[in-house]
Amino acid sequence: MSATILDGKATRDAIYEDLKVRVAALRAKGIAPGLGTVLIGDDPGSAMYVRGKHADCAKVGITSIRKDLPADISPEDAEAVLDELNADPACTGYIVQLPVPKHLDTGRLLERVDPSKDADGLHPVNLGRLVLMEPAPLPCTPRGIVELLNRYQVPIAGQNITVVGRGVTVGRPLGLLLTRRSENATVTLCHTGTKDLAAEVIRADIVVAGAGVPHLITPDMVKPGAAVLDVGVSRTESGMAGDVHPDVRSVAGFLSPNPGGIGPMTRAMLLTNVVEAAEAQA
Ligand SMILES: Nc1nc2c(c(=O)[nH]1)N[C@@H](CN(C=O)c1ccc(C(=O)N[C@@H](CCC(=O)O)C(=O)O)cc1)CN2
Repeated sequence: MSATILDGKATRDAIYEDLKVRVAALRAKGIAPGLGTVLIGDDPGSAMYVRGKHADCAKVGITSIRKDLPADISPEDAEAVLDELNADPACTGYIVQLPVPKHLDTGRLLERVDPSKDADGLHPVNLGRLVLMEPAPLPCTPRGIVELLNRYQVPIAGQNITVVGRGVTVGRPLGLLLTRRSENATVTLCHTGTKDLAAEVIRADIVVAGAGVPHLITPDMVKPGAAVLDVGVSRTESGMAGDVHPDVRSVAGFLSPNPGGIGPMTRAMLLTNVVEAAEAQA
């Protein structure tokens, strides 16, 4: 058996076709969606992700606003740039690219973003709304995971889902998203303190691996036919590696690869958040 591939690139392309039409309709009404990015420092990976976000904006007709700031910027100067974006009517949504340099306090920066312009859904107010199951922009990777499963008609409701990793951009909000009434899954959130990871993974109908540990999920850990989503990425001596061992493909029923799975969906959900926020103004 070989798993059906959950193709994030093809799904992203289909989403962009839909977004193009929605952006054109907004522009016809005089509303121009604009995505701002704040990139602090010169991490090549982060710079590549930001370039990708702006290339995607061009594809669907969203205006791009870039703020590239030096690695040694003071917290006050960085916050002043966020204030500028909060006040700029051309910027309908924006993100602070993570991680930020160590001398800056990530939580403090995210709190400075106007919650109504929070394209990443990472402001504490919007995360609080997710806890309360109220409407809010959703964090892009968790939203992309649910969207990809839905588009391939992988059932979520009533399923046992094991999420590996408790980070603020993926694991924690994903657990909240999947346990809303509309998704209705039973979630086990695993982390470095989990006693027996293999036991938690083998009983899962869906496994989401986002720990950043190369090839952490091996074929013997996966229930035959389960859906496995590889969200982790690590730099190794032999190149980039995901959290899922390549041989899992022969056991899983569905596999979202890395690259080509959740990464492109993350970008697509960011643009979807921007368009939805602009539509809410219309
Ligand atoms: N403010 C945020 N920072 C970060 C987030 C986030 O959602 N918001 N997530 C990651 C980085 N990220 C987006 O910012 C991201 C990572 C990977 C990809 C992607 O498409 N990866 C490709 C592989 C790389 C390529 O070929 O371009 C893939 O998986 O196929 C997109 C976005 C941390 N920071």
